[in-house]
This record gives sequence, C-alpha cells and structure tokens, in this order.
Amino acid sequence: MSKPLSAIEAAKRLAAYTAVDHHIFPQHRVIGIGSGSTVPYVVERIVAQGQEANRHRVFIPTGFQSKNLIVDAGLVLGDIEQFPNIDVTIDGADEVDDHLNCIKGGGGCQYREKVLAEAATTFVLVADYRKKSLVLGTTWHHGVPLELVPFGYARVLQRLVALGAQPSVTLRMAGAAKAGPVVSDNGNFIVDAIFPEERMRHPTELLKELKGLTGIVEVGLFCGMAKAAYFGNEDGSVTIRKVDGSVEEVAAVHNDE
Ligand SMILES: O=C[C@H](O)[C@H](O)[C@H](O)COP(=O)(O)O
Repeated sequence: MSKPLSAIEAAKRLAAYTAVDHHIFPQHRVIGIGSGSTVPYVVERIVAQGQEANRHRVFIPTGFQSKNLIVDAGLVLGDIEQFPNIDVTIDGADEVDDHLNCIKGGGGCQYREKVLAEAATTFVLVADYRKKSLVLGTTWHHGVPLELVPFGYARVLQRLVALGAQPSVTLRMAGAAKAGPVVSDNGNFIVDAIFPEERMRHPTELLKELKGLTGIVEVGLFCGMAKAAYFGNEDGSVTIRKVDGSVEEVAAVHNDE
C-alpha cells in the first residue's frame, strides 16, 4: 500500500486534480505543463482521463522537470516552437494574491513558465493553502526570482538595490550538490531580490521597472495572467479564486483516489 500523503501534499493534489477537472476538456489539444512539486499531480490527473482523451493531445513543458514528467507519463511531448498557441497551461506558484498576481520561479523556471502562460488561452494556478496571501512577499520570503544573463550581472545587482531591493541581493547558489551559482534551463543566472512591502503592494509597477533593466531576461512576477487559482486546503476543500474577483469553496471528491 502506498504511504499516505502529508497534509501539504494532499492539499497540492486536491488543487491540481480539481483544476484539471475544471479546465482540461476533451476538445483541448495543446496543453502546457508547468514546473514544481504540485505539477506532478496535474499530470497524474490528466493521465487518469485515459488514453483515448490523451491520444490526440500534445503537451508542452516549461523546463527539464516537466519534460520528464510528460515523457515518463507516456504523453506526447511537443515544443512551443511547433505549438505557439496553447489551449490551457496549468502551473504551480510560490505565492498568489487576491488579484491572482503571483510570485513564481522558486525552481528557477520563470522564463519558460511565462512564455507558456502567455501562449495559453487559459492559464490556471495550482497550490496548497500556504500560498494564499493579500500582499506578495508575505508568505514567500525568498524574494522575487529574476533570471538574468551572466554577462554584467554585478551591474544588475547594483541596479536592483537602487530599485529598493535589500542590499544583500546575490546570485542564487546551487548548494551542496554543485559549487557555484544555479544555472537556469536557458543557461542564465537566477537572483532572488527581496523588496519592501510598499514595493510589493504594486507588483505590476515593480514588474515593469525590473523588465526595464538590461540583462534581466524574466521576472518571477506574473501579473494579470491567471484566469483562476486553485488552493487545496487542510480540511479537504479547495478554494478557487477567479479573475472576476469571485471566490468559491468546493468540497473535494477525490481525496482518497
Ligand atoms: O520555478 C518554479 C515554479 O515557478 C514553480 O511553479 C513554483 O516554484 C511553485 O512550485 P511548488 O509547486 O513546488 O510550490
């Protein structure tokens, strides 16, 4: 018998399963698969729709991890170059506010994730209950993930501080498994910039300013992109925040599957 899931894993699974049930329909042919620890449950639920449903579909990954998820699940792998228009992309998030703005990039995948979010007719977020917040930066304390070109990165760090980032801003380092900086799937560096609350209260403005810095490839602030966010709760329910501002609570029906 498989080990029971922890409360957090169960919440991730609830969010992912419910989002797939609500957004991935038989007519959807091109599906974007995001990155992180919640997305495997998205793939699991899609596979459960059966071979017939998935036979004519193609799945576009946001990075190395999701590519493996798609291949290992026996789904058809596609490329954003071949399929620049996606029906639905489902992805995880590090923190989501009431307006569905979010921080992404905890796994360093924000560039490809944003490409797939933009390419999708419908972009949906899935997360556990810890990721809900009113102001970004309240529950995710690691800062805004930024992908930047290695050449001239020290200059970008200085400019981030001028925009209000904590002076301690540095490259994300790989840790024990490899000496040196984390290198993204695109061969770039990642920086986590912590900004004060007054800056984080206006994520769209901050995003614009960060995108204006030479050397920054992409910013892990996704503003005004998601149609809905699904949060799995500890009590087995799912909170759905929608783009029109409405909030729905649904009881899960698949917790023990
Ligand atoms: O770069 C990583 C992505 O933005 C992830 O989607 C994000 O970090 C959320 O991951 P998780 O589902 O593991 O919390």
